[in-house]
Parts: sequence; C-alpha cells; structure tokens
Amino acid sequence: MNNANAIASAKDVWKSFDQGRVTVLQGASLSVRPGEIVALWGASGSGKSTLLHLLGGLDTPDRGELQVCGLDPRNERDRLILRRQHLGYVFQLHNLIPDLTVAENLRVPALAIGRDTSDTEARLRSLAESVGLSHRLAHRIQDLSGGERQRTAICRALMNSPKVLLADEPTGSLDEKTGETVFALLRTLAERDKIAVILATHERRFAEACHRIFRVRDGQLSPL
Ligand SMILES: Nc1ncnc2c1ncn2[C@@H]1O[C@H](COP(=O)(O)OP(=O)(O)OP(=O)(O)O)[C@@H](O)[C@H]1O
Repeated sequence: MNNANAIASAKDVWKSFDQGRVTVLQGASLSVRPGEIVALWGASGSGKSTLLHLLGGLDTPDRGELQVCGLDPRNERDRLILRRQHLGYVFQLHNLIPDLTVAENLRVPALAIGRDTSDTEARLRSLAESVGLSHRLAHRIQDLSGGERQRTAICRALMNSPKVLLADEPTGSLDEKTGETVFALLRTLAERDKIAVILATHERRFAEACHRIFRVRDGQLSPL
C-alpha cells in the first residue's frame, strides 16, 4: 500500500522491556487507511497492545518510525495534539468512571478540550443514539451491562471526532453475542465515519471480519 494514503503507520518499529531483556517488537510495520478496520491478530503476549501503545503515544519505541494523522507519537507536543483531537482509545476494561452517568462520562473528553456545551450535548446525544444508548444517558455506569459499558466507552472515544480509533481487545470482556454487536458497531463506525480502526484481538473470527489482518508473530507483522 502507498504510505502516502496512510492515516496511521509504523515502520520498522522495535520495542523491548526490562533493559532489553524482553524484546517484543522486532521491526514491526503497518499502514492503515481512513475508513478501514484492521486487525492486529496474534497470541497473548505477541505484542499487540505494545504496538497500540506506541501508536497512541502511551509509550515510545526503541527505534523505528511512527505516524498518526501526519503527527509523530514519539514527539511530546504531537502526542498531546493526537490524544486530544485525533485519537480515540477503547480498552478491554472500559476505564469509565463508575459513579458517573453515561452522559457525564461522555462529557469528560469534551471538557478536556474546552468544547462548547451545546455542541457537546448534541454530539453525545447523536453518538448515544447511534449505539442504541439514548435511554441510558442518565444511568450510572455501575448499573449498566458489560455491552452497554463497552458501547459507552466507544462513544467516549469518539466524542472528539477522532480520525483513528485504537481498540485493544474491546470485545474481550463480553459474551459472544454482545462481543459481536460491539465489533459490528466498530466496523460500521469505521465505514460510515471514515475512521481508521486498529483492533487488537486474539479471536480469529473478529480478525476475519476486519478489512485487513496483520498477524503479530515473532515481533513482526505480516499481512494475511
Ligand atoms: N511494561 C512492561 N514491562 C515488561 N514487559 C512488558 C511490559 N509491557 C509488556 N510487556 C511484555 O511484552 C509482551 C507483549 O505484551 P503485549 O501486552 O503487547 O501482548 P499482547 O499481544 O497485547 O497480549 P494480550 O493478548 O495477552 O493482551 C509480553 O510478554 C508482556 O509481558
């Protein structure tokens, strides 16, 4: 693929932990276009989360190049812009604030960038509607089902209209049917809103339902 069309890319990325004793990524490369959902598929411990963390600027590589929305996640200033405006994260454990309501959780990212209140309210209502959560906006997270929590987490990740969504085993804590619903939602959002979704999963069936699969093995990524 022509890297010029990539909204996110990694080139020959290396990452080790424990003063180099554990080498996880050994020349990993990928590129992702807007509107596609791409799977990082591999066994537990293969380095899927590590790569997502590097792309999201949550950690830095030992070497190699990274690009997300034309910015460099290795650079502190770019990282801040990426986190606030261009990137959304969805994790296996949703990381929502349990005592707050769905609507209150969704306001958090908008508050962080000082978004206008009426704009925020319109956005959260439209997102909640698109994932079937309109009737839950006033409910606290702790009173929701696992699937509803994960759908809330997806909405929260989308509040600031990111161009790239990093999803780390987002279906991992859900039962089979709910997992499928959440996955289908991510795929629809990618296609409808032209968001690039990078999905880490060890489940082959979800990987196969993505537009493209990168197998993560021996520290490298190979397209399947
Ligand atoms: N901060 C860290 N310090 C030391 N080792 C780490 C650290 N983060 C990750 N690792 C190790 O790197 C390897 C890859 O971890 P990573 O979480 O990226 O794998 P994964 O493919 O996402 O696995 P899973 O599917 O189980 O989440 C593992 O062996 C893990 O123990």
